[in-house]
Amino acid sequence: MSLPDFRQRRGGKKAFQFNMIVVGASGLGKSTFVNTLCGQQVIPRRAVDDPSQCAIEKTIAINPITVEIEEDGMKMQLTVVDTPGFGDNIDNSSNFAEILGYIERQYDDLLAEESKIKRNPKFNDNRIHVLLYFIQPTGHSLREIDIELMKRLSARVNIIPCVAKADSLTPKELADFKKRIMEDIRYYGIQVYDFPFDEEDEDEETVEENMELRSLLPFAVVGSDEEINVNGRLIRARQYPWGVVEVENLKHCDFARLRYVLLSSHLQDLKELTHDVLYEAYRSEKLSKLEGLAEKLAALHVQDGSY
Ligand SMILES: Nc1nc2c(ncn2[C@@H]2O[C@H](COP(=O)(O)OP(=O)(O)OP(=O)(O)O)[C@@H](O)[C@H]2O)c(=O)[nH]1
Repeated sequence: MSLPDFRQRRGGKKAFQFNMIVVGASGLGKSTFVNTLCGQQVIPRRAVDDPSQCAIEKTIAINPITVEIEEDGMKMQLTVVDTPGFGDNIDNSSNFAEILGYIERQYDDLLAEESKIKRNPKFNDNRIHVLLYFIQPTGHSLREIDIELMKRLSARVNIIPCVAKADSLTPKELADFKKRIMEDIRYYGIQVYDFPFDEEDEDEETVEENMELRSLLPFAVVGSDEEINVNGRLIRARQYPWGVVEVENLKHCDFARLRYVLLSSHLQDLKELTHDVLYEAYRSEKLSKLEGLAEKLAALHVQDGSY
């Protein structure tokens, strides 16, 4: 279901909300991507030009930003959580824990809200609907750190893998790199969002669209903060001495397809999977743990005769 269909069904009362997080090594263009996606400078540029700062260990600063954007003529509230600086430290375990902790905290908040006798009608559901995982355009294969992090996160969030700065690879290198990444993803059993569909229930068009999107994984992303004049038209692009890489040109990268997936075609599916599968699994894990604890406590009380 597309965004307008969905808005129509909801009566278009509340601004539609979508929450995403961008994760990946420092300098891969995450902030630039977010600015490109929102069509405005929502994340300011970080000053990293001082070489003396390079050796200083940076802690990850999780940074949620909410913007109102218009998609298909509809206003929507988009929250993007940027994770600047990830991968700068030799030991990334605290960074991993922080990202996972952030995602789980949003589940905990909703769980706490749901258990209240009187619920807050203004409660903000900040659960993350999709995580864009930025992969360094090495042209080789997935790094250990990517495998480990995606594996740990995939039980909690829909992951869409992306090749960052895709303009640094030739078309052949990019195609081979994409193939190797997907082989690694399958080999290591990493669950990514792969445009699931039920061939029996879906119409032919939906099946075809999902198969095509699946074949694009991981999405090749190019971002730019600049608009360049190309044949009299101002377009978001990156200017090089040999030519221009157009962000929205499907021959140059998959940005436009990814944008459509996130803000229109698959937004509802990502939200439903988050609620029905990922949150539900988290909720039952958490509640069974609490139940187990309560049973143990009760057994202890029986033993010492206090019951
Ligand atoms: N070639 C190329 N460069 C890019 C692209 N996107 C961003 N850059 C450049 O890469 C540098 C880092 O971009 P950022 O957006 O700050 O990267 P980041 O991942 O947010 O970095 P951290 O905040 O350190 O995590 C900037 O100089 C950008 O202009 C891209 O698609 N292709």
